[in-house]
Amino acid sequence: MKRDEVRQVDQIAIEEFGISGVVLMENAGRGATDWILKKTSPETPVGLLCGGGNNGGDGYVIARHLELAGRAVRVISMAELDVLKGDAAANAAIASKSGIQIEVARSEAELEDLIRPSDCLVDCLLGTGATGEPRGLYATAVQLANDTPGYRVAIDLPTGLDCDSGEVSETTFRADLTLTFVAAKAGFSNPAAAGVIGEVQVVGIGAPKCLLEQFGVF
Ligand SMILES: NC(=O)C1=CN([C@@H]2O[C@H](COP(=O)(O)OP(=O)(O)OC[C@H]3O[C@@H](n4cnc5c(N)ncnc54)[C@H](OP(=O)(O)O)[C@@H]3O)[C@@H](O)[C@H]2O)[C@@H](O)CC1
Ligand SMILES: [K+]
Repeated sequence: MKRDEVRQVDQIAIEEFGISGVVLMENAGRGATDWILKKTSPETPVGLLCGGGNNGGDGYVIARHLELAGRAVRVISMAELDVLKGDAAANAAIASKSGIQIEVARSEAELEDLIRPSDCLVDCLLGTGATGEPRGLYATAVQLANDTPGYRVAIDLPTGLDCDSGEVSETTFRADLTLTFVAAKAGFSNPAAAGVIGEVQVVGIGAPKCLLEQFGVF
């Protein structure tokens, strides 16, 4: 599925069917959590790298559900929480009020301290809203994450991978597992993507069957 199509599914589900974005994000994050729990041992602490958009918003949902399942979690955010918008802001606020550990990385040195000691890292940096190669701290976060020996999970798609073409930029998160929403992204079938997507599992977000059929998903 192409970037514009999957974004249309979200938009139509929200605007025409009246499913609120925060519900779709909850379904996305909860479904992704189930896979993370399935694929990692119960003792594994999880670090969530959260960007400033809705891909980051998924991370705050995942952090909450992992904590409920008994996991040690911490969020490493690329953005101050007060600049987040919409559904991402709502879920970051819930996580913050819940006492989930959230650390904002403001420099490369801070990122290095925060990312190094991680057994499992989840890439919620950039999703279908990414434009071009990861920039600034996002690029540093990807590089540091790729240098850690832990298990790496990408949410929706690995940061740095072009959703439509499957072109891999120089700085691309190398996932062991990609949990992608609604349907596999078009770019995943490019052989170049094989080295960064790892195992792919599709996670539903609760968009209605008749809507998915319009996009050839069902
Ligand atoms: N309800 C829904 O819609 C649902 C959405 N869902 C989730 O939302 C995701 C899409 O979210 P999204 O549209 O907010 O975009 P997203 O990928 O988070 O990035 C935007 C941010 O990144 C930044 N930025 C961009 N490029 C950059 C770069 N190269 N390097 C660095 N920064 C860059 C840009 O900042 P700017 O540059 O504009 O200041 C902006 O802050 C989707 O993949 C899925 O995971 C699910 O929960 C299901 C329900
Ligand atoms: K991602």
